[in-house]
Amino acid sequence: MADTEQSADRALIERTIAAIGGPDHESSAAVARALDGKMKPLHSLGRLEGLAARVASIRGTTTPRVDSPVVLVCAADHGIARAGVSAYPQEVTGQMLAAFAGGRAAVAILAHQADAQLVVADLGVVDPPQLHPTHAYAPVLDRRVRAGTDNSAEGWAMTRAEAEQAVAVGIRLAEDLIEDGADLIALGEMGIGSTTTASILTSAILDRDPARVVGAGTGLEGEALAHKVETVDAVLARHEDVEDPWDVLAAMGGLEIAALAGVALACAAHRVPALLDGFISTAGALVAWRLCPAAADAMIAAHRSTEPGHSMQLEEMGLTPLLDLQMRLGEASGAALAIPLIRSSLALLQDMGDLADLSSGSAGADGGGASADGG
Ligand SMILES: Cc1cc2ncn([C@H]3O[C@H](COP(=O)(O)O)[C@@H](O)[C@H]3O)c2cc1C
Ligand SMILES: O=C(O)c1cccnc1
Repeated sequence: MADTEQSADRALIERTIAAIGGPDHESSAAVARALDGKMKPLHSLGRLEGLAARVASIRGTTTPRVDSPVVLVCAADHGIARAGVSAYPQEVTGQMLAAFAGGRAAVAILAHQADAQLVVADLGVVDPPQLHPTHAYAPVLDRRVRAGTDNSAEGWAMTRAEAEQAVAVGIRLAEDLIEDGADLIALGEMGIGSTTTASILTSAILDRDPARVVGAGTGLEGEALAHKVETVDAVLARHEDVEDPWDVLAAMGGLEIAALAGVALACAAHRVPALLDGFISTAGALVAWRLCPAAADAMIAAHRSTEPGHSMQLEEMGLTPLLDLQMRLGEASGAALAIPLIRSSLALLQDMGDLADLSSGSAGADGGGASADGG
């Protein structure tokens, strides 16, 4: 990579981090007060109330809307997959890209249900698929940094310049979507072996025992699961001197996880909610949080994955997931499911009548009822 490109990536990353402001407490407090005045017992809408206030705080307005949510799936392969840490072979990564583009993958179905646009970005899939005109459900953007990472058990997964490049790609992806009108971005991923990479990063960043972080991923049990824990242990031992967060990302990370860190940073900088999915997309969010803790203020945790490390990531960043459906798929499947909940919370804020209307008898008389387009 040319030096000028590398310095452009660095400048973009620095500019993005510098633009991250804090939460808008005034808007969230105003929304909480407005919800207190609605025709319901105080706080009876439970966490939906805090959800609407959170979106207001992120967007910096008392009238937030989610009209154009985008589900962004970043995909790449992992060198660590060669250590035999997944129940499925690496070819599946590329095959799933075709399934996203063809609209048949779980996240395509769920994004459609949520009226959200699905966008896929290839950060470095080893066997990218041949796409045909039937693969028209979602675009697959070529943002390849390299063909998969190297095996982090044997050396660095990628160079530091490549890690920065992948983060910059994520920032640019998010900025393009936001410029086109995206008002919420759901972070998703695809890449065989990625729960191992996410476990390594989570153990390293949070200084946790891999035995407590590692989970079944696509379905490992018994000796295969024990081998996965040993592999994570070995990678951490090999890179035990690596401390700088950028070096941690480069030595042990994944290309799609790095890109998702960039997406989370750009969302925070542009005051757009970053809707987190499971363990892997939250590993990207964790990298963003490690680089700039305030980035977490723009995050919403959609669901709790059954991967044990996911709860550790969320707890550390102060996030409580909206859903717990015992899911462990990734792709942004859990995030897509939470989009209608977020929209519902904003529709209640926008369209619900006030308690005061009840006693005055004006409820429903002046257009205060549900509007056709929701909110
Ligand atoms: C058919 C199929 C579809 C998927 N969609 C998401 N993942 C999920 O599984 C992978 C991580 O699990 P591990 O670390 O055990 O390989 C990622 O690609 C993740 O997105 C899938 C996995 C498979 C097999
Ligand atoms: O929580 C996730 O993101 C996850 C868990 C298992 C496999 N793939 C993804």
